[in-house]
Amino acid sequence: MSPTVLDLRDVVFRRGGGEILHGVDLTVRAGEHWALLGPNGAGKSTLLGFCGAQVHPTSGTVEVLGRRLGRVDLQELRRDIGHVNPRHPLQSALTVRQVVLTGITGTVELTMRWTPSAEELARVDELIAEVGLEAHRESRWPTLSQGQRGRALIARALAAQPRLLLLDEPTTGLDVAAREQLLTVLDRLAHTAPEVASVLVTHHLEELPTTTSHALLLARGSVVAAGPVAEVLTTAAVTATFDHPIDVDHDGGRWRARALPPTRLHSA
Ligand SMILES: Nc1ncnc2c1ncn2[C@@H]1O[C@H](COP(=O)(O)OP(=O)(O)OP(=O)(O)O)[C@@H](O)[C@H]1O
Repeated sequence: MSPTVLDLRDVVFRRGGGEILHGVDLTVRAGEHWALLGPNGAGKSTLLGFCGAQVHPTSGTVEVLGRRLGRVDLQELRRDIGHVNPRHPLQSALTVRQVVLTGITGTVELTMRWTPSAEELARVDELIAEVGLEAHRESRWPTLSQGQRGRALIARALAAQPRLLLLDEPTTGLDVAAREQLLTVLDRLAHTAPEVASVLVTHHLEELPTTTSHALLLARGSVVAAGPVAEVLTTAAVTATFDHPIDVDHDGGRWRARALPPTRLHSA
């Protein structure tokens, strides 16, 4: 069996007088590609924060890459985790190549007095080609489209050769063509970096890469279903998660959700 990359047991998280997660279990192994799905406010981003060693649980245990939160230096752990955040807070007009290089230093801006090795530069250029941005290697961040930025951020997240890749709604704000290009990049990754595990947060089943192997449905801080994607993404489970009748289809590796008027669900 593949090594465990993430292991959350009975994770409870309280903030601001309320309980946000009510005892969540999640085990992710190398090479698995998980989707976290659920309505607004379900707790997806909070859960992703544990996967990324950003926060400690109120109770329960979180092991990331074999190391238990609370017993290790979080900063050190984060170096092995690639994080794709479409709201990347970059302030300066770096080139695509420079942005991808910041993945190696784990910073948002360029690091002073740091020169990449020839090997690092070659790896960065290879990643840029992998995400289809070869022609834009010297293009500056403000001139890039949202879709190009998304792909650059995937290359950046991979630059430090992580074992775990976290993607927080990576297709937000993309038009249909840019979304499809980004999903193709993620699908290819499953083949070019087969040992890397990933966890992707989304509200939309249509935004799942075909290589998604597992899914966790979260509603109001509790797990509705978790496991192999075809067992989890059923009409009944998705309907319960979103508290609305939703018909789920799977065709050619892609998922589709269609909201139904309440009376039509039973005849669908
Ligand atoms: N630090 C905090 N203090 C108080 N409440 C918080 C905190 N962080 C999150 N919450 C609340 O916890 C709930 C879950 O938030 P979270 O952002 O994890 O949900 P989500 O599923 O990612 O939502 P969305 O799909 O809207 O992004 C929300 O009701 C949110 O307001």
